[in-house]
Amino acid sequence: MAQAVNLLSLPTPLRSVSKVPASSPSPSIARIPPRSLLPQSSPRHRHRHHLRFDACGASAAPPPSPDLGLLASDNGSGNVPAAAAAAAAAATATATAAIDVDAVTEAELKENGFRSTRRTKLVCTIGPATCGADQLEALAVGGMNVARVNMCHGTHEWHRQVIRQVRRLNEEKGFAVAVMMDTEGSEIHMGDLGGAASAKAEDGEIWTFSVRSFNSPLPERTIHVNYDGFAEDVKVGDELLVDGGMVRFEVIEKIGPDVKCRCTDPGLLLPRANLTFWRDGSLVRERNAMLPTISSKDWLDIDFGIAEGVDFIAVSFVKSAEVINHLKSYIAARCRDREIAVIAKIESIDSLKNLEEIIRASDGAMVARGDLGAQIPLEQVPAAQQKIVKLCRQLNKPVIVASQLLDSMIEYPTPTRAEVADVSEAVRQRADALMLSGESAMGQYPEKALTVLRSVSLRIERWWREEKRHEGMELPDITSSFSDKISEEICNSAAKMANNLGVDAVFVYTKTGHMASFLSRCRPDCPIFAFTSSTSVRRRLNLQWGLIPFRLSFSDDMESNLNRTFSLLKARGMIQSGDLVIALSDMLQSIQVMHVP
Ligand SMILES: Nc1ncnc2c1ncn2[C@@H]1O[C@H](COP(=O)(O)OP(=O)(O)OP(=O)(O)O)[C@@H](O)[C@H]1O
Ligand SMILES: CC(=O)C(=O)O
Ligand SMILES: [K+]
Ligand SMILES: [Mg+2]
Repeated sequence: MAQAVNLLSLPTPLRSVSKVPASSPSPSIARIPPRSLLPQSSPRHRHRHHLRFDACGASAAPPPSPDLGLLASDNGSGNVPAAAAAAAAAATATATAAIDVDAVTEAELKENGFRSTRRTKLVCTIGPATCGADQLEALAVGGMNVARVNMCHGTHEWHRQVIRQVRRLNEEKGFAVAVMMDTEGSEIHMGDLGGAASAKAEDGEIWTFSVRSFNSPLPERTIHVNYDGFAEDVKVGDELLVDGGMVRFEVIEKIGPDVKCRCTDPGLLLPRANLTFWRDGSLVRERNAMLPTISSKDWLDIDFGIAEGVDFIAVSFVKSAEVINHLKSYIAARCRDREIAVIAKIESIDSLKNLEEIIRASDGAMVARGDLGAQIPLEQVPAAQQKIVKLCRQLNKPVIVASQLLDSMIEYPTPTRAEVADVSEAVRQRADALMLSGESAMGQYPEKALTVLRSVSLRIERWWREEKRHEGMELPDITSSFSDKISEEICNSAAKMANNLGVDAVFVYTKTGHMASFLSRCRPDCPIFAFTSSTSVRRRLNLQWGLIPFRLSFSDDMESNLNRTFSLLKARGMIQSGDLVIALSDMLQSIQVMHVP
């Protein structure tokens, strides 16, 4: 699936990417009085072809809801300074709301048109560098679609503040930034270095790894290990790898709970870094392999996540589908009114062994290359990534490529050429989303790193359009019920029609989001406007490739839905008369092709 590209031939100098001003004034909600937005005229001149499949036995349309509220999320801002200018203008509009839209999406659609909206979604890990209200807002303006909080770090109080701040941003500014909670899991890791930000291990130094708990400050060259069985499992002569080999030690002596090690590859130790040990060139998985995927601490964190209304729970070190099914029923029993999507993190040998059943059971997957690269040889990680991305696409599950995409930007304002090539490769694989880890959590340049992801994604996506590279992946049938099969076929056909006719956008009216994700799976050339009446469905859709999710209350009457949507979007200058649109609906399982009147 990966296509070769000569990065040097790309006309836009990629280096300039990081020179774009990283922060810009806040966007604000643009508001227009309700009356002026109601559809005034009948769509008489509309050029329309209408096919309808009534397998669901759609009933008569109820009267349209009076709520004309429509919210668009920030899908991808190609042009942040322009968006900021539009935001300033929008802020002066009146405050009687009928249409709410975040200024970034609005400005982007107005200025660049549908076709140039970003398709690849962006996830930012939130940490000390980005947990403030202004910093979170700058990330949302810069294109963050999902905010990730890692339960390995911080207190519930800290995470609560972050989650609430994101929710406030959505409510006040019209964004649809989803929140992903990532579990700690029970793999072996170091303690938190007694408060130090990092520690340097030099060649030949003797360090003590101990299961004892210490009061800070820690004794010199001592590291706490979180796994009680560590001192028993490890043997003299084993190799101890920090973060998959960023620093290496050799075990030279065991003294009760303390394990003395000599540093063989020097480097920087970071708080709570992952630890693996190797014997005769293989990863040792003694009793730690028996540890539960979801620890008792993880269950408390999951309860916290449910109570705080997170949109995604990412499960670390998944070994089998069973744990995913268990978590899904746990969630279903506790939140009846909304869904929380469960993302399987593929970062262990076991998860690769059971890959297909795990992905089938999950609502999405993450290629967690950090830990994956500590469990399999590094040179195998790219092939694993490609395989996972492809399988997720076939099974219609959103997939995130994570870790070290722009690692050098933790310290430096400009990425390496190799990092830019790595980001491009993930975009070319048509992964749903790219993720920042330390770059946004604790790096020096979180907004610049986000700008690089955005610019590289946009550039590769534009290159596809310039080269007319439609994506021709064979997509197997995935649905089981006949009704779902109809939706799937409609979406496959609509995507094909969209490419062949060169339409400007596909509009999909979807209650659950399913039809929107079938469309996203086809990776059509044009953006997909997904209209849903649920704010939580809207946020969840924000992880998926090519979807621009809006919240809109709509009826079963497509005629009235379309009239209303056209009026609302035209009034904001986001679409124009003459734009060619394909419209789908999952209530009617219908498909229409028309020019905007
Ligand atoms: N909430 C937080 N508080 C303090 N530091 C954080 C926080 N979240 C992340 N960090 C810092 O950012 C670095 C990268 O974060 P990230 O969550 O991506 O770690 P990771 O090791 O890639 O993920 P995982 O632990 O799931 O394998 C961490 O090593 C840590 O130093
Ligand atoms: C993101 C993550 O958990 C990893 O790369 O290991
Ligand atoms: K984690
Ligand atoms: Mg990990």
